[in-house]
Amino acid sequence: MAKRQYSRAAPSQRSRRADAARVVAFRVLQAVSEEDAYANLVLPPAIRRAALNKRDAGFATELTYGTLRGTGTYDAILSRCVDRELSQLDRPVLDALRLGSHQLLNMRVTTHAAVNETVALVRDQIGTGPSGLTNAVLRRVAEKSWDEWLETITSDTSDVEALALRHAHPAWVVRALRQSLKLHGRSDDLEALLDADNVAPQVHLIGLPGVSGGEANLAAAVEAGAEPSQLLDGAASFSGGDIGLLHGVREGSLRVQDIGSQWVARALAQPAVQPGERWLDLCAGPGGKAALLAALASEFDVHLTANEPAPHRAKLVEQALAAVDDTAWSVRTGDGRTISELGTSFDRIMVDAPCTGLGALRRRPEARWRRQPSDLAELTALQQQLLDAGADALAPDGLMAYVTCSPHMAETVVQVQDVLRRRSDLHILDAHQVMADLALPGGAEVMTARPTAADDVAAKCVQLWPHIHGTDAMFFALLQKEPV
Ligand SMILES: C[S@@+](CC[C@H](N)C(=O)[O-])C[C@H]1O[C@@H](n2cnc3c(N)ncnc32)[C@H](O)[C@@H]1O
Repeated sequence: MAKRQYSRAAPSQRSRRADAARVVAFRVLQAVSEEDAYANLVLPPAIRRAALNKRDAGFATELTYGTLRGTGTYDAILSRCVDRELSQLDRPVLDALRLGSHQLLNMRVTTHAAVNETVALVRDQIGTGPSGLTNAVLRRVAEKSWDEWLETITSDTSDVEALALRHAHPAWVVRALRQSLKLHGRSDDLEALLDADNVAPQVHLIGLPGVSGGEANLAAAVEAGAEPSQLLDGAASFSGGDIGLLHGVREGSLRVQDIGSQWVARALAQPAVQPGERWLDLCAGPGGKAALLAALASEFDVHLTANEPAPHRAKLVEQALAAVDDTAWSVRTGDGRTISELGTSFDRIMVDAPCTGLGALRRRPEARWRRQPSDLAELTALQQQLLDAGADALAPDGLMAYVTCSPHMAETVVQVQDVLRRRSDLHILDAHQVMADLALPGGAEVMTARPTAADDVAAKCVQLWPHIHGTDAMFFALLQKEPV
């Protein structure tokens, strides 16, 4: 709808300045809703520009991420407190109401402060016009506690919709997660997974193997408080503050990378590597897995081609690989579906395909509301084409990893079942075994002590979960080409 013009507040009404942390959160919400921005990219510079101290930065972060995560549930509550459709409200006003609701219902902010500060924010950032409405609506929101509101809004919904509202996920995502958990023998885990999606992930580190400073910088990070991983060698979790201050992060020998991501990249590079092999990362941008693969390629004396179609992301791949000896890798900027143009066959191929990202909801608080089930048709078609292009480029006996940062069945097990049906030249290996073989004892145990999957193909695929492994919900299947 057309934007309404509000008069800026009269001087007497503007005497109370909006609180700086709330202004930062509000502006980030605006960027997300009006410019499709990613909160995790725009929030840190917004905090720096506003020169917030550590406490206010933490407050702004919780305000922003909590409000974005809870959007669907806050809207269900607000729709009972506003006398018109929420879609008829101006976006900035709706964003401010969500921000106020989050403070009222899920933060340790008094009712008085939550209402008054939000009204001051609206006056300061939008104008006096909607401040009365903001005040009236937030007072209605404040009439019930979070639990009471959940009772109210779930009283006449289905079980799935009730879970969706309680855990702030869209219902279609809850259904997809439930289906995938069931397939992997974890039907009882749904609420634990939904809860885990609402907690900020720990930062995971990797010291690039064989790269000058990689191991030493990881050891120094551990000295500085990072926790060595119980799952995987060369990895640690860090919750001690500014990552950029750790030695090695700037030059790239120490990198931030989810342990799930590290694990699947190492698993492709694990079984019996021969010097002189050719490796391919078909969908490499921005280069997280490619950096590890390139480091391993350099150690094993093999060559990695990192392919990425988006030129700006191909640049990011080059930057990510810069710490590794550049005779071990090269970057191709092109569509993965045309990889056969190179006329080369590859011994190991990583197909880390574009996907819905439903496995990384912890990282991108707004993503769950932005994604639509209709996105699946285009993504699954592309995943299928990339798998076929990878299979065509695979050398006899070669290994192909199919990875997604999504546990959605249509993007994972179904893709693997379909490619195995389409192609008689591929068979599937037991990915759990491969991941267990390279893991630390803790990792080997979680790989071997898995529940029984509902299907033969699913049983051989690894599905990682935030609530179990502390990683993104990454999917990994390992396919091998028949010998000639
Ligand atoms: C899930 S991300 C890969 C993440 C990456 N492997 C990492 O670890 O940092 C998928 C990538 O595939 C790229 N992509 C999109 N369409 C593609 C295509 N037709 N061929 C190859 N890659 C494609 C996207 O630009 C994106 O960079």
